Amino acid sequence: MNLESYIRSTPDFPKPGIIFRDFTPMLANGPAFQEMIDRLKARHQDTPIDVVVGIEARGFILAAALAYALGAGTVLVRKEGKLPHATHRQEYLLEYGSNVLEIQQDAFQDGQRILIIDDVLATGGTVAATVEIIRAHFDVEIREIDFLMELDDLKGREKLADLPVHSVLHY
Ligand SMILES: O=P(O)(O)OC[C@H]1O[C@H](OP(=O)(O)OP(=O)(O)O)[C@H](O)[C@@H]1O
Ligand SMILES: Nc1ncnc2[nH]cnc12
Repeated sequence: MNLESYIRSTPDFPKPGIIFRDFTPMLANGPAFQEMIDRLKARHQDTPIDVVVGIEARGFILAAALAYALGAGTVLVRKEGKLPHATHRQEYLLEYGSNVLEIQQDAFQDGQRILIIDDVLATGGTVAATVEIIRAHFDVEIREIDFLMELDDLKGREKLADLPVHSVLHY
């Protein structure tokens, strides 16, 4: 299946100069969504994953589906002010702005093997902040970071130099 045909590219959204890579057509198509999750699942068949970490908001969709497929748990990394109970916070820069991420202080148990997932790797600011907040506060093993789409020209993976990174599609 050509998964790329289910990505819609919209120029000048949400700001002039940005080509927005939108995976909602893939989500709306059952076989395409299933194929995407199955391809990601296949990467982790032989390497046990305890928790899949999803980054708000689009990453949640992928994290929940993949975690279910792997029999793993899901942890949410959210934008500021959305998570109840005690949290850790981390500021970061976006391709089109800046923001704050939070994670709950009891999100993981020591030694858990985790996978981080998001829909798009652009500048890498969001995922680098996610790695930073996790490494600063938790004793877990980051097994891999997966993306549906990677915007190669922005070189976001250079911010993740010491970690295994995999993207299903490249632009
Ligand atoms: O690599 P970066 O330059 O950091 O950009 C990638 C991030 O940007 C988008 O999220 P956005 O903040 O737009 O939030 P959303 O998922 O809530 O729409 C995307 O889903 C990634 O999380
Ligand atoms: N070009 C882009 N398309 C979709 N999501 C993004 N997040 C950051 N850059 C993006």
